[in-house]
Amino acid sequence: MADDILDRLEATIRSRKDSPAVRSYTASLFFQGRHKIAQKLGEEAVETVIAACSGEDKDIVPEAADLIFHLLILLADAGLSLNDIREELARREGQSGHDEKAGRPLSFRPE
Ligand SMILES: N=c1c2ncn([C@@H]3O[C@H](COP(=O)(O)OP(=O)(O)OP(=O)(O)O)[C@@H](O)[C@H]3O)c2ncn1[C@@H]1O[C@H](COP(=O)(O)O)[C@@H](O)[C@H]1O
Repeated sequence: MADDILDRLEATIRSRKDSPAVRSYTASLFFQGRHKIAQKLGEEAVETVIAACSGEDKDIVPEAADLIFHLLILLADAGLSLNDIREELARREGQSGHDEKAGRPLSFRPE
């Protein structure tokens, strides 16, 4: 079993995708499809923003956990994984996030 909770959660989410259980929230989202998953992710993002702007800082934690949980579901639905995100972040590592020439934040998206 993986040591890291994100790795374990990703494995649980994948297992729900591969063999849906009747009483699984995760499986119900896979069943409802990409648009529902994306909608839930958007809702959790908004709830995180609201917590960040109007609550106590500690209130961000449960909302951020919901957000990451739903992001992992979206990644799994797309056949992607945390490792894909790790690789992308590693590719960006050490680069400045600021575009000196343009005088604005740099886009890290590949050309
Ligand atoms: N980490 C989570 C987790 N975080 C949030 N949630 C669920 O995500 C939903 C968040 O949606 P909302 O806040 O909008 O609440 P809601 O109104 O009940 O949701 P909707 O009816 O509107 O869809 C809630 O139903 C939470 O219970 C989670 N459900 C499951 N997990 C993990 O996933 C595992 C597998 O869960 P199942 O798929 O249910 O077996 C669990 O053991 C946990 O480790």
